[in-house]
Amino acid sequence: MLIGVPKEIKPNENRVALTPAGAQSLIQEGHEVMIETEAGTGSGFYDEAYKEAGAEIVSSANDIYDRAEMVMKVKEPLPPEYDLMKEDQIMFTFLHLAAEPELTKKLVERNVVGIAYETIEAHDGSLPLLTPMSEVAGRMSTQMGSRFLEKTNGGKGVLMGGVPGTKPAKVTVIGGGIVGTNAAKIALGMGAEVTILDIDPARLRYLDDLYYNRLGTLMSNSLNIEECVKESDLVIGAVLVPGAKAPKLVTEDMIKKMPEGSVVVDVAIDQGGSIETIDRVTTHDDPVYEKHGVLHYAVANMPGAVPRTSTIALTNVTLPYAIKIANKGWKKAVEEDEMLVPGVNTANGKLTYKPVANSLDLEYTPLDEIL
Ligand SMILES: NC(=O)C1=CN([C@@H]2O[C@H](COP(=O)(O)OP(=O)(O)OC[C@H]3O[C@@H](n4cnc5c(N)ncnc54)[C@H](O)[C@@H]3O)[C@@H](O)[C@H]2O)C=CC1
Ligand SMILES: CC(=O)C(=O)O
Ligand SMILES: [Mg+2]
Repeated sequence: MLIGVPKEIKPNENRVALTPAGAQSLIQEGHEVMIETEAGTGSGFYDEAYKEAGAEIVSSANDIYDRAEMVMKVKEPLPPEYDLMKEDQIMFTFLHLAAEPELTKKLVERNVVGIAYETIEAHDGSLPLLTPMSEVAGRMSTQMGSRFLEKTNGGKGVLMGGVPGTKPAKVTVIGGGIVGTNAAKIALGMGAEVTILDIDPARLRYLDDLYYNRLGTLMSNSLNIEECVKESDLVIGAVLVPGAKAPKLVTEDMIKKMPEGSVVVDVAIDQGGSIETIDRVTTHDDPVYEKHGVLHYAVANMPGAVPRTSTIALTNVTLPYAIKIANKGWKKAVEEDEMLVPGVNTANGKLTYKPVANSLDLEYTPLDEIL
């Protein structure tokens, strides 16, 4: 199969869909790989490295979309890319179609096979191609929180771990899934006093097993959230209700009770946000704003700030699926691997992923009707 990787065009997006090692693995399987020139530069992977791996460097995205049977990307296609996509071409990327009615229409109209990283799902409900990006965002959320707690960045001037004779920072993490666990891990490593809240007792039990005596665990309810938030230097929002908008768990009243210079980082912003006073998505260029004396961080593509790590972590999990799809063709790959079934969002001019059809109020066609 001929696989093409265009350069990402979203502002500040420096990730690329394949590392040179990933390209080489596909080539060793007997496939051809085309990379748009400088697609990997932002992640520290230069054209020369792809050439050495056996890939062809092409000068424009048009070449990629004209010729590739499968296009691999990081972010969803943007309007300038819509009309480049071809009939029966496979788009293998993050799609986030529930938030993208226009793109959904285009994929269907143009008979594109849209396979979304974020909806490939394991039997236990986990999302293995989303997980590493949640790990990155979770770890970064603590780094960002500690950065903005510094006085020169507008915060109250608290060191996460403190020093002997002083109190460490208090950190509250709401949601103990992938993002929350990684946020807590880094905060504990920095010496902060950390409490994590979740509605799932099994998850709290698991976290207690991991970090007994070092991590506070609490059932998530509004009373516990209020008590934690008003005493915290840093609050991290890390909840997910799959397929739905995030619940607003931290109210404006709670934010008003936080001391001046405290920081909130809402990682769940890509699902609408879990903090009531977050009224806008922020960007890596201008990541925080102040409300009621509290700094609010709400960047929706946090992994884009550490493209070197994120590109490698993403390729680690996407590559086995890319190889499977390239070796067998998408239909046979899906027939032989159930985890790929929910990954197929569009095919043969139909919308084949029910949660997206429901959220956009569009017609749904079960995938087995077109296989
Ligand atoms: N801003 C960014 O750049 C990024 C954002 N994310 C987002 O971060 C969010 C969390 O993702 P993951 O950790 O991977 O999800 P996950 O499914 O691993 O964890 C979510 C946790 O939230 C808990 N939860 C649900 N309702 C709750 C409530 N009312 N109170 C407390 N906990 C509750 C669940 O029990 C679960 O343990 C998602 O919205 C995801 O899309 C992920 C990666 C990057
Ligand atoms: C998950 C996602 O959309 C991202 O990593 O940008
Ligand atoms: Mg205040």
